[in-house]
Amino acid sequence: MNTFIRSCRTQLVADTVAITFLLVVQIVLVYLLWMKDHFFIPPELLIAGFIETVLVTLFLQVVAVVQLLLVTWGIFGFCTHQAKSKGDKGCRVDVKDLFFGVLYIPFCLSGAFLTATASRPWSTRPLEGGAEIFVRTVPLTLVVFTVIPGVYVVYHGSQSPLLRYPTRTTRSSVSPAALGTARIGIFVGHDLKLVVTGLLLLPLYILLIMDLGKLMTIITFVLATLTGAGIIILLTYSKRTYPIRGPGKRPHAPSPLSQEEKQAKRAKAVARATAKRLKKQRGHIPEVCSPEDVRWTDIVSLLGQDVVDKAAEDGSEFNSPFLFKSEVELEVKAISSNGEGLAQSDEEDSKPWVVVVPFCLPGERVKCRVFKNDRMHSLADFMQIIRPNSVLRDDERVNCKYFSKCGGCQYQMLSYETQLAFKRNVVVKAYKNYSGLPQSVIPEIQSTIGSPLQYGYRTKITPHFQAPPPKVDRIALQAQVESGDKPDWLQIGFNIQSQNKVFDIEECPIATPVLNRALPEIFQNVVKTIHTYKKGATLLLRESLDTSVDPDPNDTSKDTKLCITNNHASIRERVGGFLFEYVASSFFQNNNAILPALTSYVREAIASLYPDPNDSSRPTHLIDTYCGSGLFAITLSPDFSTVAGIEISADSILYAKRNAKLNGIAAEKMTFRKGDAAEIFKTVSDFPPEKTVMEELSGAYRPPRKFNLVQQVAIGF
Ligand SMILES: C[S@@+](CC[C@H](N)C(=O)[O-])C[C@H]1O[C@@H](n2cnc3c(N)ncnc32)[C@H](O)[C@@H]1O
Repeated sequence: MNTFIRSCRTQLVADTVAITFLLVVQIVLVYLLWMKDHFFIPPELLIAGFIETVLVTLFLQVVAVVQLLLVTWGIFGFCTHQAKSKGDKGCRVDVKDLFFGVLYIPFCLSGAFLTATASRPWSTRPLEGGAEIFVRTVPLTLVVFTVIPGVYVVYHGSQSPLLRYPTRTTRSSVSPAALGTARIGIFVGHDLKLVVTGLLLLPLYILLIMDLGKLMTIITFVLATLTGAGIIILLTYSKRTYPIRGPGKRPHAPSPLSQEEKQAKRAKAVARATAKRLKKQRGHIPEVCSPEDVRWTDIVSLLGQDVVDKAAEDGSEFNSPFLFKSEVELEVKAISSNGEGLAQSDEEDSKPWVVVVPFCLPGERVKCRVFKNDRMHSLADFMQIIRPNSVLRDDERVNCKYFSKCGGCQYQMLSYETQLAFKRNVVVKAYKNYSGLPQSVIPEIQSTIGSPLQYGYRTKITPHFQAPPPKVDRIALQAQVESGDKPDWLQIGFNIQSQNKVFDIEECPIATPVLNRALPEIFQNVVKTIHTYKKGATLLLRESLDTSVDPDPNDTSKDTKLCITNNHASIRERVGGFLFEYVASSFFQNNNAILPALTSYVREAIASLYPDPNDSSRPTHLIDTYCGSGLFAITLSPDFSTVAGIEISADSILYAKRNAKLNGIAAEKMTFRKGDAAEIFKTVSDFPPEKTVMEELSGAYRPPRKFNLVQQVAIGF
């Protein structure tokens, strides 16, 4: 038997003594009570009273437990915060212990209540001598309820005594000296709780015996509450006093067999704990290249890989120094590729931790409210700029009344040049972090080419709205909305930044004027039919040339722009001298204004590699991977004799073929092949590698060395 187990047994004995003490006190008191003047209570009355008391006590208990648990968590949160702010890992409270500690208090309260009223205000049914019998049976009930959790605590303590010790490491390295301290902690935190609870019952019994009335009840109530709170605080802090460190001593060598068993058990436990930890961590590992992954990469760059590795090693990577909903002032150190500020505390001894705050810039001091804690970082809502970066920020530039509420735009306070510089940096980081290429072969990322339009350019927007709340009467709603009256709860617009909650919009300054003009009528239709929706929905608004007019790539005179809302409709757009059609729900670049510049840039970038038109090594073949409806394949086609587009979506392939035809490109010159772009060699094995250029605009594919690499472009769209 090692020191630790012996200690646990001692603990068990201590628990039993404490419980017995309680029981004895209670039994003596019940006996005194009975002895007072009623030696005999008819059994049926005793049973009826007992049952009713149990029910009432249970009810009161549920109410009180809920209230007290709320208080408990408040105190627990406070203690944890205090501990953390002192650089601790935070207190560890055994929730079950705490629960039973708290559970005693409502018993006292309910008993005091019953005693004080002695009149069953909750019942109109008279019970012969009922009030008296309540008073007499309360202690019995209390005894029963004290024994049950008491036995549980003892059983719990004996079955899983290790639970008392904070972590696996500390358990396996318990030194006798440390155990001594721990025992004090356990006594203070656990046994004392039982003893205090027993003492706490005393006023109740005095009240029963002496019939002191309501004043005493109030005193009991206050006493019980204060003592309860005291117990909780004691519990919380006493657990923090477990200072167990250092190598453990095992005085008695165990037999080889039990040693083997123990090793197997330990290995199993370690495997279980590792699996659990990995599962937890996996839940926090974002999908590669997702916005969360991009953010995490930026966080690691800011903190340093060594700091992140160290936190993972010592298991503190999820120990946030910030409480949920806490409001903090921080210094913004960098901006992530997603456009959010990465802020840190400027306190000297602060834990290495990043807080992600939208709508702020490097060099600013910002106030924010933490709403989620994650691995080595927290997410926060923007509240206020305390100290602006006056070089970069000019709020006069903001052209949208929803900016800093809407999740759509992040950079409107910046000059357009700075926005383009930030975007360039996104491409630089994307190459560095995701290309897998050595730095030496990564091309120089050029300046971002700006869009001709900075507002009014988006040809697609997707506002949302929620369905009527369940409590809304649909018939009354129909009458209301058919007259065009919009219910208060109905919001049609975009999501509030980092929330799954929609806010109303009247306009979207980055959308084209055609879409903005169409918004009121579309929203009005939603209002009028909202009673028919079972779920919320997303609207699609897409700008298109009028498709009822015959398409002609060379004649723009009949071009009329419309707003299309049908997901299955064909959309038509003009890009330079080419026409493109695609299905409304599929992908197409959302900034039509920049497409001539974008496609010309790629075309010129390829041409510039071979300035001599007679250069025999000039490529003749082009592959447009991830080609969608053929934007690049078609716009670059004049420079090549053979072009192939590779695309995984059969619908897009259909439209790409149709677009080639629409623009008068011969089927022999241009083919579209359905396939996975990663399998590119299978798909285009007929293309001569040395004469082939591959264009790729999706960010998901690394160009193989076998093909010439088109200089990558970073374009502001
Ligand atoms: C961002 S869009 C670009 C489309 C086109 N290059 C343009 O700029 O209009 C990406 C396209 O890649 C396609 N795609 C996604 N995964 C693919 C894969 N593994 N192989 C081929 N195409 C894929 C999608 O269906 C989509 O049409």
